Amino acid sequence: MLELQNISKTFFPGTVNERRALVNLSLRLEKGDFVTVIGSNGAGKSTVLNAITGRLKIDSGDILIDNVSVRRWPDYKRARFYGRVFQDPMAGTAPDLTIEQNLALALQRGKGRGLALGLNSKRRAFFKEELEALGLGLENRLSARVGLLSGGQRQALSLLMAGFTQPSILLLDEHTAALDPQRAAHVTQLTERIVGESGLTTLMVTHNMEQAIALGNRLIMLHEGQIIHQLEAEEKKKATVEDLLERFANIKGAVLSDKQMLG
Ligand SMILES: Nc1ncnc2c1ncn2[C@@H]1O[C@H](COP(=O)(O)OP(=O)(O)OP(=O)(O)O)[C@@H](O)[C@H]1O
Repeated sequence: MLELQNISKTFFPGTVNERRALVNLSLRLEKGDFVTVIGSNGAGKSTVLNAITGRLKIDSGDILIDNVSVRRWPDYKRARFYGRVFQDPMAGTAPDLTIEQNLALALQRGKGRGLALGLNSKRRAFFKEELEALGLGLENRLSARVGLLSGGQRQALSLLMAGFTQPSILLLDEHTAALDPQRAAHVTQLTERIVGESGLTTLMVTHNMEQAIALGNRLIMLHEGQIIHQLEAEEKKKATVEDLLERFANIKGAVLSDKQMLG
């Protein structure tokens, strides 16, 4: 469960560069909710994710994970509650470590143990099984350096790692945006499967409206740091890319990227 209670964040307050990135934003995700987040450039999407992880301190409001307020917790203390997959395939994995070392690290995450403790035959068998399910042949490359993998393979691995520890909340930060259409489609499918199988509570930022409609059970649209439109289960099922584009067209000052315009 994740709850954002009236969170606000202003950059450079009181200066000519003042920018209100989040304005009294409230959102509650029940266990198993999968919420897709869309919004124009500068709407506050990344700021929301950074506020949840503690990378950014909010000015006011509160953030609860599993009913515990984490607002005053430093980012390292929050790390065991969430998994995050970034847009940049290079960001979520360690390129100089092997596939199995990366997986072992993910498994140890938040437990304060060393890498050496992470590998034994039982674990290797588990890793192989998990990798096999990705359908990319990575189960035969356990000792390959992750830096040698393609962007799509790394994103699939990041996703697997993020879901490994059954985090209270999974944060997906435009995680398919840097991939070519075919790989993006594969990682989108994997997302659906991994989230679905584990029933992970998920918040996914995307610029792709088709993906925002296809995945998840709820959708929110952000603009100028506020939620300006929400679609719940049944409404979301009926929504179309055209509906969303029309909403954007009616927002004064909303700037959509080419990717968003193309769906
Ligand atoms: N570290 C920062 N310092 C100053 N201003 C910032 C900072 N981070 C974000 N902002 C501003 O806060 C607002 C929200 O930014 P944010 O990155 O959350 O938007 P976004 O919805 O993720 O946009 P995009 O789709 O372009 O990535 C923007 O006006 C942005 O310029």
